[in-house]
This record gives sequence, structure tokens and C-alpha cells, in this order.
Amino acid sequence: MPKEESFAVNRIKSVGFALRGALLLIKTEASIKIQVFLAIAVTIAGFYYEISTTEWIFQIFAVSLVVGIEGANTAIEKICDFIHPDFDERIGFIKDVAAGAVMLVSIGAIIVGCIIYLPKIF
Ligand SMILES: Nc1ncnc2c1ncn2[C@@H]1O[C@H](COP(=O)(O)OP(=O)(O)OP(=O)(O)O)[C@@H](O)[C@H]1O
Repeated sequence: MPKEESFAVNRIKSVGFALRGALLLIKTEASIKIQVFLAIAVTIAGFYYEISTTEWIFQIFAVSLVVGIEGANTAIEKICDFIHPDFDERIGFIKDVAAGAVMLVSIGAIIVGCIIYLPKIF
């Protein structure tokens, strides 16, 4: 029987797997690369325009939501390609819905960005 590991060791291992997943995502997915670039750009803009604590909270929340949902979308795409590599309308539907979720949170993030920065720029 395998030796039982402590709760703490298991948690640390899980964090390691999650970090590896985040790195894989950034390394392999073009859309995540763009989102990470935009996240860095708005972070610089946040410091430049000295946005308030509340604005930082909304900005960080919006950026994390987009990147997080994009990660889930990538995982769904990979599962689809693994379980059913051939063309199937149902796979198309699943992938479209997952992509739609990314689009919805992205629209929200763009609106948050406009509310924060438009009054500061113009
Ligand atoms: N096996 C399939 N069966 C039916 N339609 C599919 C299939 N694979 C992809 N599609 C259609 O093509 C679209 C794009 O799918 P794809 O897996 O290429 O994702 P993508 O948007 O190019 O993802 P990314 O660029 O993030 O890797 C899907 O939203 C879906 O409409």
C-alpha cells in the first residue's frame, strides 16, 4: 500500500501542479499570451494614473477573471480534442459555449477598463 502523505504535503504538491498548469498555459496558448501582455499593460497604467484602491480591486478582479476563464476554456478544448478529435456538432457547441464565456468576461473587463481610464485620459 502506498505511504499516506500528510495533508500539508498533498496541498503543497497540488500548488506545484497548479503552478505547472499556469506556466504551461502561458507557454503554449497564444490568447493567454495576449491577455498576460494586456494584464501587464493595465498594471503599468494603474501605477501611471495612480488609480484608487477600489479601481485596483476591480482591475485585478477583471484581469484574473479573464485569464482564469481562458484557462478553463483551454482545458475544455483539450478535453474535447482528446475525447473526440473528429468533427462533431456537439463538440463544436461545447467549444463555442466555452469561447463565449471568455468573450463575455472580456467584454466586462473592457467596460471596467473604460470606466477607470477614459475619464483619466480625456
Ligand atoms: N471537433 C470539432 N467538431 C466541431 N466543431 C469544431 C471542432 N473543433 C473545433 N470546432 C469549431 O472550431 C472552433 C474553434 O475551435 P478550436 O479548437 O480551433 O479553438 P480555437 O478558438 O482556435 O482555440 P485556441 O486558439 O484558443 O486554441 C470551435 O469553437 C468550434 O466552433
